[in-house]
Order: sequence, then structure tokens, then C-alpha cells
Amino acid sequence: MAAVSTIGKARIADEPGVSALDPREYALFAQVARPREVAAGQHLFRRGDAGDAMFVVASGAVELDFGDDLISKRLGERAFFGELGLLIGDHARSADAHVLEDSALLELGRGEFETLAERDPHLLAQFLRRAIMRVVLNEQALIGRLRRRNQELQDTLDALRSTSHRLDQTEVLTRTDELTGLANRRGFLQHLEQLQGEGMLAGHALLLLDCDRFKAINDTHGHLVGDRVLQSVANLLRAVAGKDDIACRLGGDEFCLLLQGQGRDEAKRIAGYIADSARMLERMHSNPPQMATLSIGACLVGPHEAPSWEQCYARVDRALYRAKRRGGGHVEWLD
Ligand SMILES: Nc1nc2c(ncn2[C@@H]2O[C@H](COP(=O)(O)OP(=O)(O)OP(=O)(O)O)[C@@H](O)[C@H]2O)c(=O)[nH]1
Repeated sequence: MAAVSTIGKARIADEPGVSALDPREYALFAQVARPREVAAGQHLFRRGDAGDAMFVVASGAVELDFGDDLISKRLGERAFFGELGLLIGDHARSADAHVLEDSALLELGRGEFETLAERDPHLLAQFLRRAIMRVVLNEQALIGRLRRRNQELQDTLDALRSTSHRLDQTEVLTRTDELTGLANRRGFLQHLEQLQGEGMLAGHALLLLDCDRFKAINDTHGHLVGDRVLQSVANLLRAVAGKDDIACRLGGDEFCLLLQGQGRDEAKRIAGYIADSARMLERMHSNPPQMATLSIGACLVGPHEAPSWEQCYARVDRALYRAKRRGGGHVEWLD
């Protein structure tokens, strides 16, 4: 009977002829070995025990348990095991040998092995080749398993990386305005909170920008033209924003720009440049319009203030309202 291995719940047959003696070898071993009766449940040896004898199953069954998640082997008639103990001498057993049913074994120590060599060196050489072949096959199987395990780990890592990348992208999308690619209100508030948390908000200039008569553009030329105008406003803000500034579309035709503290004059210059550029572009492209004039409310966050977004927004909104009342297309400051 061929020896049988188990991997988890699956069972596979060992390479035939590698794990069991052929009838001629068995007959030779039976002549010189010590017969040994063992009872079900008995342990012949345990992993790590030093051993210098090998065994052949004459009848019954023995299980080799290699521990952890390695395969267990069920050995039947003529299967041999423990040969490395005999061949290497004082070898630490690599498995628990557990008797599964009442069995008859053949046990061979160094003395019996020398007798075998004298009786039939040719047959013994054949057995040794078989034993070496088994070690090689076991090693190849182990390498194969390690490779598969490695591949599984690699696949798991790849899946984790791509999930994490997708989550990052989703996170970015939740902070981005779809139409313009600028930060949306949520992204802007996160940025603001971070600056507040670091005590870095003071000295920034906040601009609130609103397209003038935008509804009329939509009504006259359609929403697609309106969308294009909103994208042009976004492009203008992107062009003037430095790497530490943040431009955002708050919603509808309302935008804001938070400029890192470069002083009031520089912030005024930038705000004026935005209003002038929008006016110029609006004049250049009127049918269909590609830009709207912009009303801008602006304020500087004072050094001793720790204002909430609502306070800041209320202030620039009042400034924006003034700009609108004066006909739009220019900047109003309210510090
Ligand atoms: N095309 C387009 N229109 C939008 C979008 N979101 C909001 N709107 C429109 O923007 C318009 C804003 O109108 P209002 O708030 O009255 O602004 P306005 O016409 O510019 O008026 P003033 O600011 O007083 O000059 C509304 O008609 C909205 O329907 C969008 O994503 N695309």
C-alpha cells in the first residue's frame, strides 16, 4: 500500500515507490530487523528526540506529524520512516511518530544495517537511492509550498496596496470638486482646521469670490457654457495660487482663496489681479462667454484672532456683499 499524505483536509498519495520498500527489499529487511509490536495511540518518538533507528511498517498504520501547518503523513504497509536517524546517527527527529492502529513494525539499528550491507549490498544501495530520492522530493515539495506561500503573500500585498490606493483616491475625491478639480467645501474646511490646529491661520488672507450675473449666463447660453465659465474661474485661481495657498469652489458660482500670510499689500495685489484678469477675459470672450466678472470680498486673519470659519466667512461675505452692491467686478476689504 502506498503511503498517503494529508495537506489540511486534502489527501494526496506520495510518489509511489519512494516511501515504501519494494517486495525484495522488504524481504531482506525482514530477515535482519528486530520485529516490534506497537499499540494504537503509542508514540514511537517525538519531534526533536534524538534517534538512531529506522522503522518499516509490516502491518497497521503510523502517522508522521511534522507540526505547524505542515503535512502529516499516514504510513501503511512496507512504508519506511526514521531512516535519517539511522543514516546520519543521533539525528533529531523532524516529526512525531504516532501509531494509528495496532501495528507490527520492523526496527533497524546500526548493527542490523551493517548486516544488510553484508547480505545484499546491491539491494541496500537501491534502498539508499530511494531514501535519498525521498529527501530530495520532500525538499522540492517544501520549496514548492514556500514558493506558493510567497506568491500568495505577494498577491495579498498587491491586493492590499491597490485597495489602499483606491481608498486614497476615494478620500481625495471626497475632498475635490468634480467640475473644476479644485478643493470642495469639505477639502477647504479640512485645510482650514489643520491650519487652525497648528496655530498658523493668523496672517492669511481670505478671499471670497462670486461670479457676477452668472444666472444670466446659464439662462442665455445654457448650463454647459455656465460650467465652462466656472472652470475658467477655477483655472484663474489655480494660476495665482502658490503652493501653500488653497483655492476652493464652495458651491454654485462661489469660490474662495486662502493666501498664505504675505502681508496685506501682496494679498491686495493678488486679489486685484484676479478681479482685473476676470474682467479682461470676460470682455475678450463674450459670445459665448468664457468668463464672468468676479466680485471679491477679502479680509486678513488678525494675529491675535482665533476665528472660526463661520466668523471669517461672515466677514468676507459682508465684504462681498458690498462689492456686489457697487456693481461687481472688484474687491472689497473688511479687516
Ligand atoms: N452651469 C452651472 N450653473 C450652476 C452650477 N451650480 C449652480 N449654478 C447656477 O448658478 C446660479 C447662481 O445664481 P445666483 O446665485 O443668483 O448668482 P448670480 O446670477 O451670479 O447673481 P449675482 O451674484 O447677484 O450677480 C444659479 O442659477 C444656479 O443654478 C453648476 O455647477 N453649473
